[in-house]
Amino acid sequence: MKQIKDKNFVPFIESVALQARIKELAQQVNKDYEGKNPLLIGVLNGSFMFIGDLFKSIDIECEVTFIRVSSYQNTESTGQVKQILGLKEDIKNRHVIIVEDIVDTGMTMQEVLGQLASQKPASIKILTLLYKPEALKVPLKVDYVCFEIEPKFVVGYGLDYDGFGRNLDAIYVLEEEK
Ligand SMILES: O=P(O)(O)OC[C@H]1O[C@H](OP(=O)(O)OP(=O)(O)O)[C@H](O)[C@@H]1O
Ligand SMILES: Nc1nc2[nH]cnc2c(=O)[nH]1
Repeated sequence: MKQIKDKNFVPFIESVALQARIKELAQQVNKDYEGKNPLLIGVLNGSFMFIGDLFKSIDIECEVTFIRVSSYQNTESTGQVKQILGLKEDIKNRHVIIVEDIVDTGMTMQEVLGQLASQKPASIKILTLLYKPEALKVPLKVDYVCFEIEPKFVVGYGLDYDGFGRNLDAIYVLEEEK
């Protein structure tokens, strides 16, 4: 069990399982994007650890960059999705893969997808570590998913509770909700 601030979290997805599934997904990207020089766009902060491991297992020609957009405080959505910050690359005619740690309500991805699509990339897909299909509040196609999970609050491996817990090497879930 891990205590983070006022809450207790219990093991949910262990590190070995995470790493094995990430390698599988990387193989899929290698296959689907061979010769296409995709641009992986990681959404900070949560995706930093995931994209690091994913990127190491992608062995085709590819590039990586990061954007920032924040919509969450505490354990529930504030409903405010901000602007994309930090994208310096020209994505016109590029094959773009947006890399997220989690798709929950889908509002962040809907916003990011819309803003990036308006820059006319050759293709644009969403790749996420975790996906809560039952929590989705907007229509969204999530193209690559490592793990579909129930709509419970999780931390670790980049995901935080109020800023903490990102450094855990596995995914933990709120104890009360297990
Ligand atoms: O599908 P949604 O309901 O929009 O939620 C998903 C978003 O919430 C988290 O980001 P957060 O705003 O917590 O920022 P962080 O990555 O810096 O922790 C996560 O990294 C996603 O970007
Ligand atoms: N840490 C964390 N951030 C989220 N953002 C959207 N859903 C979640 C979640 O379950 N955990």
